[in-house]
Amino acid sequence: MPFKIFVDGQEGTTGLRIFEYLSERADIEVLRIDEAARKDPAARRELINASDVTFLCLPDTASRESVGLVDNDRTCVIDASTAFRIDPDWAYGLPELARGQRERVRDSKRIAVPGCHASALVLSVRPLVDAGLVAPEYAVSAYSLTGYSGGGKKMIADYEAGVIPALTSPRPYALGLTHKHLPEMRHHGGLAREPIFTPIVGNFLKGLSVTTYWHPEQFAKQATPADVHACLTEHYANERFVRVMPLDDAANLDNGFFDVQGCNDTNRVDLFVFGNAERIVTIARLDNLGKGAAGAAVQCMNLHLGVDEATGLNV
Ligand SMILES: NC(=O)C1=CN([C@@H]2O[C@H](COP(=O)(O)OP(=O)(O)OC[C@H]3O[C@@H](n4cnc5c(N)ncnc54)[C@H](OP(=O)(O)O)[C@@H]3O)[C@@H](O)[C@H]2O)C=CC1
Ligand SMILES: CC(=O)N[C@@H](CCC(=O)OP(=O)(O)O)C(=O)O
Repeated sequence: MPFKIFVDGQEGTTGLRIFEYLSERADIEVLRIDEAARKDPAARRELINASDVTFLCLPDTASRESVGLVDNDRTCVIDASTAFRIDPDWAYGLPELARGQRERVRDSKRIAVPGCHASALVLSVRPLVDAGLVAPEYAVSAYSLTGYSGGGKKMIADYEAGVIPALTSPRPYALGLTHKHLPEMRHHGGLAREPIFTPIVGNFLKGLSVTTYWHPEQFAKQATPADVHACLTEHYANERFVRVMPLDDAANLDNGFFDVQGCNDTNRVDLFVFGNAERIVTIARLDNLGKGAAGAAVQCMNLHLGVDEATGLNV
């Protein structure tokens, strides 16, 4: 018997991508909602409760509404929105995060898929905090370069219309320094305070990298770029979806330039460490629609259903 899966928000950017992943799988039966009824709570309630797993690919308010429609204790809900990412009753859908996280995701019926920027930052920071190299009080600063698909249907339409001149160059945003991913960055990064974080959206569809700045003299214990690199390498040694690249990986640069799109169409995160005795940066690269959203959601579903975590995903 195939697993029954419902995608609430099937017409959106994340929903469509999840649909693509699932439609090629023989072990999955996708429950489809009638186009005209896709925002109707009664129709959604029926399909949510008929499913083994429901993905919510909706704005936060609609996600909360959908969770309220679950009236059985069998359906697992995997939510792509920001609504539940630091809720203690939900598992944060990043199995690679820390010891025990994979089991938490596997065993939970409520899984919150991390934000794309947050996945990249948290995967860069958390092992350093857990290893005691960075104190929780460390003042983390980071920026993200992201493709425009992260902004959903409206932003995609604006960029692809090609009529707004300002969209041809990179645009920093969230300059109120209260980006919606800060709470999960703090909470799951193991940090005492929220980072200073400024994303920049560029004129390309997908691909994301978060660069985090480190001052070695502010570490909890003395450490070089090689120590940071060794810490990340050890933490992710058995992870299929996280690659720690060679220290100061010039071979992966094009004449010194970094490729933000290098993980596109995969569910992979590539982690880089560059630096010297005075200054270090880590860079985490992913596909914001892959490991940053739909790929991560499918990985969590696989884990929860007890099938191979990488089923249907490109490493
Ligand atoms: N894009 C990305 O890279 C990522 C997005 N996310 C999160 O995933 C969620 C979806 O984002 P994204 O796919 O980008 O957004 P989109 O705007 O592309 O899609 C959202 C979809 O939800 C539908 N919708 C809105 N309200 C309701 C409702 N009440 N009932 C049913 N459907 C509804 C919309 O309908 P309509 O088509 O009529 O507008 C649209 O199809 C958001 O919470 C976002 O934060 C998470 C990680 C990354
Ligand atoms: C370019 C762009 O606007 N990106 C979105 C992030 C998309 C994402 O992963 O975050 P959510 O899952 O929290 O929506 C932003 O920075 O708000």
